[in-house]
Amino acid sequence: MNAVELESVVFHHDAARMRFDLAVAAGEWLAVIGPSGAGKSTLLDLLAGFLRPDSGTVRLEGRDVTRASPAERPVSMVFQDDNLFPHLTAERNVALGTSPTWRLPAEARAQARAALARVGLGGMAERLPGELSGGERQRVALARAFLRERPILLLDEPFAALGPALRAEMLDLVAQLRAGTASPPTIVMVTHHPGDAAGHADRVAFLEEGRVAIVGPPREVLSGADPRVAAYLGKDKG
Ligand SMILES: Nc1ncnc2c1ncn2[C@@H]1O[C@H](COP(=O)(O)OP(=O)(O)OP(=O)(O)O)[C@@H](O)[C@H]1O
Repeated sequence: MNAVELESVVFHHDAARMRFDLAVAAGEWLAVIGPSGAGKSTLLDLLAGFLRPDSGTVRLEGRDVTRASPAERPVSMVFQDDNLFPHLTAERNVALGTSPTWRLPAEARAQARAALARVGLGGMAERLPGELSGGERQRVALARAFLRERPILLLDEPFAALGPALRAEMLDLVAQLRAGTASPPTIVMVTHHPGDAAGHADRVAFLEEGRVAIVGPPREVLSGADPRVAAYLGKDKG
């Protein structure tokens, strides 16, 4: 079964008209790359349910979710920023993924603390997001996303604000969290860094002008054999 399917999904933002066809197998890690304005974030928003297509079908885990709200979809998400509630501690931010209540049950607290320990933030449960570095905040967001155990994880440039070494570390962390899960989530990850895609993704989708132009193994797609990808890579994308 494909975990993610977009079938003839048409959407337009004013003049920008997009049409997506894409299938991602269960447990696969797909990286989505392409020039600015190609439709990468729009694709993720269609999967998350923040946008509804004009026509076509979105299926997640085999279920037609084209008209389903974000809350009804089997996804968790990590964005570039604004993932955390600034007035809640790291522990509460993580626990919100599973226990959206003010009085946290002891079990939920313990789970949140264990999830924070898994991302290397064992001693920081009581900190507010403003008291954490950018990388640490994204670790909290990852801890929450993985604790939710949703089958699909959507990553929209979650580490774009970090330097190359930290980005590599964070991608390794995602891989490690994924490997430590009983059924690894399907990942759809938008990135501006083809190198990130090469390191961890099973396949790469190259988007251009609102379409999935090419999908294939990272080595093949990123080889630049296709002139459209070569032109994109030539623009000094690290
Ligand atoms: N809210 C909006 N209103 C009008 N047009 C929009 C809106 N959001 C996006 N667009 C347009 O839709 C197209 C796709 O945008 P999208 O943000 O999906 O691209 P992207 O590949 O994620 O770009 P980037 O790499 O710059 O983040 C672009 O032409 C963009 O200008």
